[in-house]
Amino acid sequence: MDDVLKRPAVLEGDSLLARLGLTTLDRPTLLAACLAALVAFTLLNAAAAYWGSRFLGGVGERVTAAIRAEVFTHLQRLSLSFHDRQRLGDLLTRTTTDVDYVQGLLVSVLSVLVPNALVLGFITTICFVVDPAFAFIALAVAPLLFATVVFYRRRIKAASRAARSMDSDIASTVSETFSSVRVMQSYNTESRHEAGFRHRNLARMDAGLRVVRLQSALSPLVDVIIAGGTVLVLWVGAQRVLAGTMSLGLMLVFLAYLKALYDPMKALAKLTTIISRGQASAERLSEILDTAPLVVDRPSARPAPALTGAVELRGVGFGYSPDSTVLSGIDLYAAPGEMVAITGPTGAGKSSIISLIPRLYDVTQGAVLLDGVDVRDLQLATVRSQVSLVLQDAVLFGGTIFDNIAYGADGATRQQVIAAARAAHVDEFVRALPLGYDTPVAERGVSLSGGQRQRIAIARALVRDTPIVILDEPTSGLDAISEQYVMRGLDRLMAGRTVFVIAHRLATLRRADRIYVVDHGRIVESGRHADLIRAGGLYSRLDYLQHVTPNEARSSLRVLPTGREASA
Ligand SMILES: Nc1ncnc2c1ncn2[C@@H]1O[C@H](COP(=O)(O)OP(=O)(O)OP(=O)(O)O)[C@@H](O)[C@H]1O
Repeated sequence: MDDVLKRPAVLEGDSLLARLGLTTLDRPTLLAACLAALVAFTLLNAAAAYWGSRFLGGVGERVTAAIRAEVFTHLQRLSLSFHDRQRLGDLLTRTTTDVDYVQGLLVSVLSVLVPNALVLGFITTICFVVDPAFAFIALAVAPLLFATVVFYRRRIKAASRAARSMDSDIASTVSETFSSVRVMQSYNTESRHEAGFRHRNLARMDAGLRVVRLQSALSPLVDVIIAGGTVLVLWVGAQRVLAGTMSLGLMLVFLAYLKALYDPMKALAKLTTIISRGQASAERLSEILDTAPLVVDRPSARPAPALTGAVELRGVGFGYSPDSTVLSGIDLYAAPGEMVAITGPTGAGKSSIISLIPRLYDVTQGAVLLDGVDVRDLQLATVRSQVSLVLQDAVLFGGTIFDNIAYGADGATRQQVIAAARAAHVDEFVRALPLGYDTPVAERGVSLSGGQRQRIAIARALVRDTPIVILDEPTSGLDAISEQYVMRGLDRLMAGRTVFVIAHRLATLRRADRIYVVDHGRIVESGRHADLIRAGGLYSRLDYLQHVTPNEARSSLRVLPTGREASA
């Protein structure tokens, strides 16, 4: 300004141009050089901005994909005891939107915070070099700005966390409602679900509004504080120009620097919302990543050999939480190839017992032994690959019928899958479908009947060809004809394997090599059907319930030692 525009030119000895050795240039050349430099810097800046944004955006996407994969993988590894306490919607929001917010945080840290912090440092240095006193005045607002940002950051983070947890609540409500849409519609309870949803939705809106209020207050507040700084600089600058202690050019340049100084400050202060929200989400993700799986391989665990199928529970105690006892003193044995039935009143602990065999949970006392070796001394994956589970309600996944049968057996050939399907009586109904085994199954298998789903589940277990098979009331929800088919499939599945079956049906119990009767988390009787009937204990009373009318059954419930409804 001073060197080009001021008349007469004042090319002072210590001016920037003098230091650069440019004092010999005439004014038009100097002007042209300055403008050329301006254009060159703008182009350089544009190129840097383009590559910077491409690079940082790419880094953001890659890091986010890595975080999402890490969270998903970790969630899969977490033990059932963790998942028992979780709501699906919460896990959904954490793996999707929370990861997105962390991406927002990362990208803004890289693309806004880092460059602006650098610019800020650079301009501050220049200001101090040009005029230290003036620089101090310009930075006078910085502490106030800092205090404001700190004040709001804490509040926005807390509010964002609350909003995120309500997002989880909403997602859980949606997933629970629509996974039970049949029950809801048939019980005509839509309005109840709607009211619950509306309540949560409003709570989420309130939490969101709180974030908006804080965010809305912060931005203008930052502008006002910064305007205060500008006023201060103008005031002092004008006084100094009038007093002749500062050139007008220097003051104008200082005002330009001031903009360059305040713009990054503004950008950083306004980043508070994105950073606070991202931090809240990052904390939610680290809660998952910091949770260690409870059921893990011991360092000394060795791969399980091919098991013969001898299973023993020796003095087993178990609870789902440290302060609960669900099973105690369980002693149970199955020789290779034996069929062992577990029966007893509802809530007695039958499902808990069988879940200990593939080590879905760890015992709290005693041990589960496979072929005489503590299951905790064997590598988890090698144990689970030798145990197949067929549950009461078959779970199917999105994919074709073929995929669903081959689900647990990596590398199963088409012939193996079809052979298993034949044995499990899946082939009969699959052949009638236009696409056969390539028929897509809707999510959770809703397009198939209960019996068909169960037969697919049996075929899935057959393909795995494991020495140990666990059946949790596999025919309980089926009609007589479906049950016949499923039973025939089960016969194939059980042949030559060690089978644990939770059963209440006489037909199954009669066939068992041994029946364990569980009550209140203890084994109260064991033996063959005929022996147990003869013994006249709980089993005989449970069995009796299967032959009486509902009224008689109801009155007999009162004489059950458990005092609870018998699952029969
Ligand atoms: N995941 C879990 N977390 C906490 N407690 C559980 C869990 N699963 C079962 N329980 C509790 O453990 C006890 C035994 O349950 P379990 O499911 O083993 O009984 P069950 O005999 O299989 O019952 P049912 O015949 O009704 O299926 C019950 O009191 C039950 O409330």
